[in-house]
Amino acid sequence: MLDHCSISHKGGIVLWSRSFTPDAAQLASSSASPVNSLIREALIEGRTAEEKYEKDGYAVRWTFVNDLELIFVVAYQRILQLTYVDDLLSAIKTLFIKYFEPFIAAFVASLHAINTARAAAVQTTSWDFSKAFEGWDNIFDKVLRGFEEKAALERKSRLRAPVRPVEDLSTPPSDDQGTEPTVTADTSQDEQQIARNVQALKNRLRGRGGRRGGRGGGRSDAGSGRDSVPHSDSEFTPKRKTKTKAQRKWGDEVPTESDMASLDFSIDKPEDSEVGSHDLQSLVDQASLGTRTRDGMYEVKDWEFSTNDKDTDNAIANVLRPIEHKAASTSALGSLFARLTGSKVLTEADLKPVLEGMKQHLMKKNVAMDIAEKVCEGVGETLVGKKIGSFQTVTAAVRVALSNSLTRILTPKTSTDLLLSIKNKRASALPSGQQRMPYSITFVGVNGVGKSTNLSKVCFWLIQNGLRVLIAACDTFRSGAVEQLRVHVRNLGMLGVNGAGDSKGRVELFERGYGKDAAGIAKEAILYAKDNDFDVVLIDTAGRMQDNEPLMRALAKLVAVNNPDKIIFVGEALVGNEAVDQLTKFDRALRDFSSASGAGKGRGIDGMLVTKWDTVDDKVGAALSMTYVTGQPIIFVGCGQTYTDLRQLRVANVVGAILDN
Ligand SMILES: Nc1nc2c(ncn2[C@@H]2O[C@H](COP(=O)(O)OP(=O)(O)OP(=O)(O)O)[C@@H](O)[C@H]2O)c(=O)[nH]1
Repeated sequence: MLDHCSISHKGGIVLWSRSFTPDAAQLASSSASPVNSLIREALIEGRTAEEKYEKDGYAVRWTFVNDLELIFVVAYQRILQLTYVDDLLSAIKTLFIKYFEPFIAAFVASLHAINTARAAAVQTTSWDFSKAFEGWDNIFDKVLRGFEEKAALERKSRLRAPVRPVEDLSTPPSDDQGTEPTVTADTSQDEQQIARNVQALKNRLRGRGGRRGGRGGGRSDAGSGRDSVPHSDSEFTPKRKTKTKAQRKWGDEVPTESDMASLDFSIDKPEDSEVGSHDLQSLVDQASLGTRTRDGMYEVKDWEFSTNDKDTDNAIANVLRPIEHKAASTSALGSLFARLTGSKVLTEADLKPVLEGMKQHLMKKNVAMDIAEKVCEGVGETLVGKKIGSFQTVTAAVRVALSNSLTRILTPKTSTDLLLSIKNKRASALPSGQQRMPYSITFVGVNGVGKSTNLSKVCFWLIQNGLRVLIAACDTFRSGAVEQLRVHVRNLGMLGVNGAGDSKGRVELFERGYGKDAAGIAKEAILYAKDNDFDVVLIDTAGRMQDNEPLMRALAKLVAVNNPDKIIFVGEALVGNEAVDQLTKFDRALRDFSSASGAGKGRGIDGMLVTKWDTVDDKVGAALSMTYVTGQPIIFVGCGQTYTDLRQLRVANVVGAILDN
């Protein structure tokens, strides 16, 4: 039996919780609660690498939904050894997101948008969780009951089952034989299916290679969808569309029989067990495939901003017009005079309300508050004292200045052409007999932002450009991290270059297991790559919080020892103010600690890869915040969960999206 279950925002706000025993209820509200201890010790202080924790006779398990910044936690008495807890967590996570995603997304967005100091007030005053999650108690009960009943049945049948001799354990029990296919038959069928999938994919890749040249291309049915359900870290699985999902209303509509039947986890459903089946074709989104240039290079697509009203000038005017109108009406005589005299000099008073509206607009687009303020201040400074023509409005003048300012901030100051940098390094002359050094790229960032996934997308792109890539598994901390990369390397090896042949010799994993020194593994990997003529080494590092000094020092050591050619910070597009904090602290810690380690001048972040871009629509302000604080370019954005879901940013497209209403 469970003692406690809760769903919280990662900032600590509890959205829903339930205690099942009076003791647990009392404990949950006290500071000695295992849940509170968990959050304090395991999550904030980062003491455990796994998603489980034990304290005071309680076991606590949890799982995250990073996109929505949620954490699902269950606590139970350790002695009970509940076998269904992981499945239960996974089920309630899936269902909670399914039914309440729009509400949670709005809630999280508002937390980001609101001044931190006021967030606490919002928590208690503006959000009525009990109303928002009406019906959830019912669903939860049903799911929990289902798991408990299933576990009880399994227990009973285990007790009834005759004990088989040890030598029989490798074969299924006799009552299974004859009706169920044997393990061997299953495996060979899987292999045949995978082989068919690979072949079909190669054919499609090949066909597409011949037709390439244009950017557009209709989305094929197979690749058209994305899924909102959180994905397991170890499977790179197909996606379906999320955007049009409407929030389920439980207030006036109770769950139907079929709703409840679908929540009954005590019955095994064949379709559930098939969800994780591996379909290689779905690892590459046909509509997202890059284009081949005439000299055979494979380019990732540009991210394109689509809106019904593509005229961004009009769009920003729509945002600002009401504010300007209000300002103008207070000094109607003055502006009339200005019109009559044919010109007007802009004053701070003219600009103030327009700039305030602009700041709010930028924050709505997920630009961090400080950055929005600074950008607006800068725009104001360029305009105060400037004359505007008789027919130009303050809004129009601000619009032009803002657009120029955003373009200036977003325009890369250093090259973003990775392929050229790799080529240059690999082409440099060496004394005969010496092996060339590979080009090395280190991916850093906080936990769960998508480092491994997007590293694999970059790997796919490099392989498609004919390069040999070694992936160094330097996350020696999170359990499953190495296996996750193994799956990616296996997939990438099967996908082939431009549909012709497989990529086996083109990608390899360099792994040394867990608990070892990441800096040393990276070093060994680079030497291995050098000896075996790999062009590029992609170094995956463990996620870490920006304030965790020991872990930041370890990362700086990896940088100092290996001096990678590029250090790419991987950050989520979803985070507003948080992105700035993460990036500033990673950059500073790397500079400070890598120079302190005696290996010469400190190295900072060289560029950013912004992930989960597909989840923010036009709220692309994180790109602005990140370039503003580092002055470094966004090298790629990750926009989904297939290997082709990588895009490059055109400055004009980002400016357009930010200005769009
Ligand atoms: N929608 C979307 N999801 C993504 C994207 N990139 C990664 N993800 C998902 O984000 C989750 C975390 O990705 P990982 O690659 O495991 O993240 P990580 O940073 O390596 O995680 P740690 O090793 O725990 O630090 C997975 O479910 C990915 O499928 C993206 O561009 N869009």
